[in-house]
Amino acid sequence: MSGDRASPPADLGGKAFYMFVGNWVALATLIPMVIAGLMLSFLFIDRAEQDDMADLQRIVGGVARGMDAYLDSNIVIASSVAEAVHLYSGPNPGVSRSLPELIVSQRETVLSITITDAEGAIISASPGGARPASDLPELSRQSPARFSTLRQPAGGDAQLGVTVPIRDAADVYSGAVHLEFSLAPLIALGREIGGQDMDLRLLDAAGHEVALSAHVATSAVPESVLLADRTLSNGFVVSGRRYVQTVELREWNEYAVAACLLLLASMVSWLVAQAVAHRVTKPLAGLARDLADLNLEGGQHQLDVPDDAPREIRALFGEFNALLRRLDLSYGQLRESLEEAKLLRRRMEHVIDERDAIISKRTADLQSRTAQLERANSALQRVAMEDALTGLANRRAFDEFLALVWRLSLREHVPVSLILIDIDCFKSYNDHLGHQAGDDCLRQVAHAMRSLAKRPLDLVARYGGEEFAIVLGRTDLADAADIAQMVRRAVESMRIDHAAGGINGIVTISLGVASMLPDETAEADDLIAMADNNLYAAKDRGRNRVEFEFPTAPES
Ligand SMILES: Nc1nc2c(ncn2[C@@H]2O[C@H](COP(=O)(O)OP(=O)(O)OP(=O)(O)O)[C@@H](O)[C@H]2O)c(=O)[nH]1
Repeated sequence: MSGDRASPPADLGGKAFYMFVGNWVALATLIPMVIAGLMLSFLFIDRAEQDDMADLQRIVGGVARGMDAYLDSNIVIASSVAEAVHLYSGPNPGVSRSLPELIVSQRETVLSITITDAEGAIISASPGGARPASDLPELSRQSPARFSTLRQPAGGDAQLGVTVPIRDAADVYSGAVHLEFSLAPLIALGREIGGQDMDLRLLDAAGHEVALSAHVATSAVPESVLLADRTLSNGFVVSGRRYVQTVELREWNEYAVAACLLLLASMVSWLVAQAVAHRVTKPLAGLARDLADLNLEGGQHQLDVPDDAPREIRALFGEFNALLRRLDLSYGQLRESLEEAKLLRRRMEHVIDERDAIISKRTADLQSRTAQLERANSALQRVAMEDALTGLANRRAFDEFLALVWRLSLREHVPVSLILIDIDCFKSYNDHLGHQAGDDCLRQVAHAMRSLAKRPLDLVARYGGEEFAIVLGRTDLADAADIAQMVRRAVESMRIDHAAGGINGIVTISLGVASMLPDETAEADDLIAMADNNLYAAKDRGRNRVEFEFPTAPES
């Protein structure tokens, strides 16, 4: 293992990785915060609506109770006047005339009082409050009291009228008391209680509006209206309306507050992200550095686990340390294996050197033996193909050479010639001079012949006993006859003594020559037979001569 150190990966522990972790953590914290904020705001808005409605109902209920009491108090006043009229109509009729003025002057909310008889004629009325009898409501004899909505004075406060019957001692209807009272106190109370975003209305039993404490209805366009009604015991209805401008953010400063809160949440999430990213990336960067600086040749390895790192990072360090221990173990085994391999290699090289020496020696031996064998083989071949006595080709070599030249001549369409030679009267030579001398004679004749036939396709052979043969490839009959004559003269010119019976007292030879143009119908044996016939002809015709026969032209 080399000691090369890799540079730590740029992405791990680098600024980009830090930003990557930070951004994602920031996003992961900001999104839940925004969602939680939205959910809370919806919750609060819903709660605010519920609170507004509860307030409205409470206020409407309170006003209704006040209105009930106020209406009852006016009925009581009117009933008291009717009682007084009934009591004093006989002994002191002046009471009926002075009572309306007295009560109006005493009660601020009572605007006027009118007393009528059983026919509806006015008996008395408070100053300025008397109304024509046609304006007063009809009152049945059974009705204890009746409220009436009277014509509103222009620009004046809203007001109501209540009519109470007057009964005599026999409980007979004898007239009525009409009392008109102002609703201004209640309107002021409604405005005070309802505040700026609420108005309260008083409706009669037919649903007609009697009074209104309006603040907002005419000035702003509400986005939503909350309604609450309460019916009074005498048929009137108190109706409250609450105007809600928006259900969410209503003022620009609320937007600013929301923006600030969002900014604050972003900053908090950014800070959290930075802290998390720092906690995650710092130990990772350290891990990357430690791994890059790691030198496996150094033996035991152990990464320092940062104490302040998150549990997962410490677990990662632990896994790396376990991996390093396994790596160290494997590396040690690898080193041992490498040493063993080196040792083995040295042994192998030694063995190989020894084997190479043996092989070289054996190769040299083999080459030497091969050379010996080749030499022996060529000697054997020579023995197999040579005649031991004369050194010429033997009969076997003659047969193979003639067959070869025959095939060649057949393919090339060239003639092949053969000369058969026999030493004349050699029996008597042997008989008189001995067999050894005969062998010498044979060697001399062979030598004379060998020197005359040396072309590549020429072969001089000992044909058998004292007979010789000369094969002449690519040679026609005329040239073969000339060569035969030269051979004959060469033997003759050696003048080997043969006084016992040779021709002219010397050794001579007889030669038979034949030549053929090989074709599919002829064989080499035909050539031999033809040469043999001519040899016998030379013997018959006196020896020491050459015989050959030109082929006669076919008769036409
Ligand atoms: N010294 C010796 N003599 C041989 C050898 N081979 C054959 N001869 C002898 O050669 C003689 C051949 O004689 P023949 O064939 O009878 O005839 P010739 O006496 O030569 O008479 P023509 O051929 O008719 O002239 C024999 O006596 C053989 O013994 C040999 O290798 N060495």
